[in-house]
Amino acid sequence: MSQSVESRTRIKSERYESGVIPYAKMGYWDADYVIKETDILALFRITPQPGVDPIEASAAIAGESSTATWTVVWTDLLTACDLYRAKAYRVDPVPNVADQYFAYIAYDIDLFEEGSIANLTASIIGNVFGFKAVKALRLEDMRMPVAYLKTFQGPATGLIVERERMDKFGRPFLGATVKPKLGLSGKNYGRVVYEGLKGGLDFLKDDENINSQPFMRWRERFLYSMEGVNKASASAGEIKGHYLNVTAATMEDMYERAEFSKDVGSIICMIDLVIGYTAIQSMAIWARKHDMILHLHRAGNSTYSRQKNHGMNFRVICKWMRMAGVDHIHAGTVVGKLEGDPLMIKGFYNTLLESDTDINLPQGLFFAQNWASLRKVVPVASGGIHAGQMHQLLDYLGDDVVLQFGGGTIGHPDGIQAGATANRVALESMVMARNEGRNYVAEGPQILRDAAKTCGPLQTALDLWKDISFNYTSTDTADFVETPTANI
Ligand SMILES: O=C(COP(=O)(O)O)[C@H](O)[C@H](O)COP(=O)(O)O
Ligand SMILES: [Mg+2]
Repeated sequence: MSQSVESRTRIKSERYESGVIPYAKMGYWDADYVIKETDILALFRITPQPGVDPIEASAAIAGESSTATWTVVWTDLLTACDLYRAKAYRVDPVPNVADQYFAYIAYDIDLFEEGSIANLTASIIGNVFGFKAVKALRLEDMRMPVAYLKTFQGPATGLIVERERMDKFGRPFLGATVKPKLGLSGKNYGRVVYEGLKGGLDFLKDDENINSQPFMRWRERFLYSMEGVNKASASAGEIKGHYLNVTAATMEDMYERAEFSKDVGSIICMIDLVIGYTAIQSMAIWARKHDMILHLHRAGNSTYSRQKNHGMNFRVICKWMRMAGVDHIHAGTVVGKLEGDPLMIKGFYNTLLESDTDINLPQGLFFAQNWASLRKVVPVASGGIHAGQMHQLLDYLGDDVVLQFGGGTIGHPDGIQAGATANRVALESMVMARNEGRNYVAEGPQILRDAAKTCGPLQTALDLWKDISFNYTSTDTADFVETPTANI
């Protein structure tokens, strides 16, 4: 006997009333939520539409980035939905800005597939950034639990092993990007590589947009670059390298190029961020398997990381890239031509290099993070830097960095070798002054002038670039001047 629709019974509670009910009421807001050690945490900067309650906006973000849709679905009852719902548990107004809020959201670890950045990002930055209820949204930071980190390989080589392989310690690595970025033939390209390395650099590198264009196919570049590397290494008695960019249209092409780079004796190859998270993870696994160092150029990142109210902070990319397994990543210079506030950059560097970081709000680190023994990624400082800034670079960025001067090497009036020598001498004299206990930041310009007395190329570099700097207001700056001592 069939029942009439009216007399059927079903589980009834306020939550399962059909229709549209607020996300906060659906269980995506829980002010009393107790964070589990295994939870993945995210901090979003939310700019709600006028009239939208910030708590509801935060709950909506939690909902849409985990299990919810816009209406109640009874099929929730077939799942462990109380566990799987992400919980917004805290909302704070952003200091000194009207209508922006920091929303903290916790996600159960079982919402994510092990070892997959693609799966993590499909939730965390999947649909939510297009939500009509928020005017703008920015992912500021994440806390990855140790249990989850253990499912990622991490850097293929890591800073410590890279230093051992290179046999270079106690100073930043020195590099340069071949310029012009596009147009050189293989033969001339190889000459630039040779000259730079011969002049004293550790690395030359391909630029982000050199792949396999009509004027120089990738094999020609690889062969001539390695000729330059081998000749310069043999004459210097030092290990040197050139980052061969294996970025290509397909994974098959990238593997082919990477294999060839290894076959011709390169110790390092390179990819661009634009190849995507899955391709990056594949290349990192390849690099570990073949004992190659893997350099990542963050090409494209500023399309989503630069504006303060929308997109995602670069520190989140740093976290994902450490998990994905690259060995190098461009992370800012402070003093150069591209975006970079000193405190923000310190936060990026610490994220890449430390085993454990505490909350540090002036550096934009909203969560304490234990890195579960994932190796250290070497930050790369590149973009509009020159020898005259060496004291500032050493002060802001420390030893564990690759300093890369493209224009600041190749643009030297006496030639590429002279440009490289100027940088090597500037660096070594600054490191020596620091190690002798001198106030090298204050005395920096004098230290460089003194070194230039016995190094013509450095004198020329100082005369040419003088105190060129790029003083523009940063778009991405900290909201806090200090970390409150109260529990956060
Ligand atoms: O080609 C260069 C630098 O050339 P140059 O040294 O001549 O300025 C790099 O692509 C940028 O540094 C990338 O920027 P970022 O490192 O910020 O991602
Ligand atoms: Mg470039």
